[in-house]
Amino acid sequence: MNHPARPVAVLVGPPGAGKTTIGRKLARRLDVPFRDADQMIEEAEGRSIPEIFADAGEPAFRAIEERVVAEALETFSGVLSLGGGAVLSATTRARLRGHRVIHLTIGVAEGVRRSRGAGRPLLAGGDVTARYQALLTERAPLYREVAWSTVSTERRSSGKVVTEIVDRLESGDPHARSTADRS
Ligand SMILES: Nc1ncnc2c1ncn2[C@@H]1O[C@H](COP(=O)(O)OP(=O)(O)O)[C@@H](O)[C@H]1O
Ligand SMILES: O=C(O)C1=C[C@@H](OP(=O)(O)O)[C@@H](O)[C@H](O)C1
Ligand SMILES: [Mg+2]
Repeated sequence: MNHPARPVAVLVGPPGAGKTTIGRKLARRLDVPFRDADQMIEEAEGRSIPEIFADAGEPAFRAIEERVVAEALETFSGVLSLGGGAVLSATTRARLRGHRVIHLTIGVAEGVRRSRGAGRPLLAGGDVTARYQALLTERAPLYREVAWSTVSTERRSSGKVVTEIVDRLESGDPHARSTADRS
């Protein structure tokens, strides 16, 4: 029987949780392709995420994001990492139902630290910690709504996080604890 293409896993979570980094390593470990929705958006638009925010504004970015994520969910067989705000769309949340959605979590201080640098227009300038906290408060229920499994990345190497995700995907148990962590 022919099964339609669908991602092996979809990574969601706030900026700096490690979606891009861990997604790439997870794909390598599973020997499947990796795509990052932000990168797909940049390729489709021919400009960077900060440029899209500056030129077209956040609502236009979200519309492009919704379209790109929908297409990836239907056509891509591999590990797919989303941008931190993709779950703001109720349409995207509905499309994520039934997928192996991995919610990566991180605390505020470490999330802010990891999100520093260029490329995240929503967090550029001002009181970044307050903005990051507000973003988490708004989005935490949305990440929880779509999550099949939730994995902490706080004070854990990306290798350990990847092992835990692989154990959960392979066992089909969203709460399985990685043997690497049992000591
Ligand atoms: N488990 C981890 N421990 C320490 N640093 C990490 C971890 N995962 C990711 N990072 C670092 O955090 C930063 C942001 O990671 P990234 O994958 O871009 O996050 P996201 O895509 O969720 O915004 C990068 O510099 C990355 O190297
Ligand atoms: O949280 C957000 O709204 C955003 C997160 C970014 O992706 P990362 O979560 O990979 O940083 C990127 O999609 C864009 O800057 C908006
Ligand atoms: Mg990313």
